[in-house]
Parts: sequence; C-alpha cells; structure tokens
Amino acid sequence: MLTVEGATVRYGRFEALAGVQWSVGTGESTVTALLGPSGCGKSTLLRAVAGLEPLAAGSICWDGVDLATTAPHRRDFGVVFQDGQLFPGRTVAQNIAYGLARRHVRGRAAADRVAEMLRLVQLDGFGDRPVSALSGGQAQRVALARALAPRPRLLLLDEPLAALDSQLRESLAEAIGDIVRRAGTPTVLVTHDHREAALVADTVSVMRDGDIVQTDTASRLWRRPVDEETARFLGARASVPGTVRDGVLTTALGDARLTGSADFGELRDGPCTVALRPEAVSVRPDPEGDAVVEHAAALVAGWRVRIRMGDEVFECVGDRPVRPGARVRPTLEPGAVAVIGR
Ligand SMILES: Nc1ncnc2c1ncn2[C@@H]1O[C@H](COP(=O)(O)OP(=O)(O)OP(=O)(O)O)[C@@H](O)[C@H]1O
Repeated sequence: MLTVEGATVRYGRFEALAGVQWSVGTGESTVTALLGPSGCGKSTLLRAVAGLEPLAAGSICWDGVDLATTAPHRRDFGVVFQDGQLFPGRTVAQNIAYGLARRHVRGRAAADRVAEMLRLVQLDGFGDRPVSALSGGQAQRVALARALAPRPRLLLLDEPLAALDSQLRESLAEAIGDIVRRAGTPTVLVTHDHREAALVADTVSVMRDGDIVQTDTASRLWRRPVDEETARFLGARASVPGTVRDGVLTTALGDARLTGSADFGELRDGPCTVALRPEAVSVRPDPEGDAVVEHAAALVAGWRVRIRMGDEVFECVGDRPVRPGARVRPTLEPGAVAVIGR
C-alpha cells in the first residue's frame, strides 16, 4: 500500500504540493483516479510518487517503508505518460520486453511474458510491428503492456488518454480498467475528466491547489461533494439552500426523497446546501408554474432548458420542447442532486 504523508513540493517559492495526505491500494480498490483541474498538482504528485520529484517535506512509503532513498527504477512502479514514450526504432515486442531485460528475464521466459502482455492488451500478432506503424490507441496499449510486463507493485498513469479522440478515450478508459484489474495491479490514473474517472476508477481522489480535498467512490463524490468548489468541478452549475428531514430534501425547486441511495445514508436532519447539475432539475410546462423559460436547446435526448425563478437562473432538463417565456414547473431528480458537505 502506498502512503503519502505531508508531501510538499516547491518550485522556487511556489508550493505545488502542500502537505498531501493520501493512501492508495487499500481494501478492494484497484484503480484510483487522481482528478483535478489543470495546474492543481496531479502530475507533480505522480512524479513525486515515482521518485522523479524531490520532496521538500513529508514522506512517501510503500508498505511502511520510506522510499526517500529508493531510486525511481528501484521502486517497482510502472509509469505511463500522456504520449506513451515508446522507443521509436524498436518493434512492439522489443518495447514490451524492455523492462524484463532489466529484471534479468530473458529468452523463452521473456517471450512468453511479452505474448501474455500482447494478449492482455488485445494486440496479439502485433509483436513484430515497428511502433511507428501503430495508431494512437494501439501505442498507448503497448505503453501499458510495457509498464505491466515486469509486474510492478503499483502502476502510475499520467493522462494516458489525453492525446486520443473522445470516442476512443472512452473505450480505452474502460479497457485500461479491465486490464489492470485482470493483472491485479493497484493503479493511479491521473485525469482532469470526471467522466473518465468515474468510468475507470473504484476510488476517486479530487485534487485542488496542491492538496487532496476528497477521496470517495465516484457515486458518493457525485452525491456528497465535500464543498461547493468540488461540486462545481464535478459539473454542478448552481447551488441552493435546502432542508433535510426524515430523508426528504426540500428546496425552492421542489422536494426529493433521498432514502434510495446509500450515499445519503448518514445525512443528518437540518439545513444544507444542494448542488445542482442540469440533470438534477427537470421541468414540464405548467401555466401555474413558478419558473419562466429563458432558453431551450435540443439535446440528443430531451431538452436543455434555462429557467428563471425570481432573481435566480438554473440550467435544467426537459423531455419536451418549451418556448422562451413559457411557464414551467421544476422537479428535483433524487438520483442527480448533490448535498454538499459531510
Ligand atoms: N518544473 C516546474 N517549475 C515550476 N513550476 C512548475 C514546474 N512543474 C509544474 N509547475 C507548476 O506546478 C503546478 C502544478 O503542476 P502539475 O503539472 O503538477 O499540474 P497538473 O494538475 O498535472 O496539471 P495538468 O492537468 O495541466 O497537467 C502548476 O502551477 C505548474 O505551473
């Protein structure tokens, strides 16, 4: 298990990591996403774990052993960066075998392991290809196979899908999750995309301004973001005051029974702040409704509707066309609302 305690990294006077506390590889969780906006320090934390960035303070331990004096290549961590960084003049198989030779796995044993890795990343038959003849997605799968071949105790993936188009990203994100679970290798995936984090990870750690602000399952993160900034980063567009009583949330936009989700299990009665993604509020035409439509646009399924209620404006969804100026009634969707805080 990886334990990061008080990890601090400074570039000159700028503190890129501000005393990070973090654990990876606990319990049933195989994949941890390290999620946060650009510049929050994700890569710096990953590089520090890999031994590529010296700590100004704090420690990074594996199973209780401090790695401060362990060189990067002796940490037994596999690393994949955004662009894979394959060795250009070599074949796919030679790339995958690279880390094996350094571990004195050669000959038949190395060839078997390379074949096993090619099967794992579904590139059987690609061993003799030069890596220059691969697509972007294939190249990243080779990079993954190369990192997994020496059986690292931890795999560190720094935005491995960032250079790929969105459709490929989604399918490859799922494939990465399957591959590392089959290999049984605890994995950290750096991403700034919360959808990608939710697709792949068992656990998501949200990072901001050089610190980790929340670690939870994706489902709990959606429903119980630790603060408003985290909720906004996860797609919330607005927040409203609410009250919880006996599992029912009441807001100016309607009520929602929250007892259906374990993520709301320990919610205490009393006032709260509710974060609203557009999907959390649906509207239907109603001449008696409290809200007026400002704008409506067709989505692939349904409508995105902007409404005004008094001084406040909310993004909502609807299942039928509504015209600007029309009156509508909002309803809260219990499966999509988020209640901020612990
Ligand atoms: N070598 C460096 N010298 C000075 N500042 C740096 C250096 N590397 C990173 N930084 C700064 O540290 C902060 C964290 O950078 P880092 O690359 O870890 O962020 P990130 O969350 O991975 O961002 P992105 O998603 O854009 O890659 C940024 O403000 C960055 O400008």
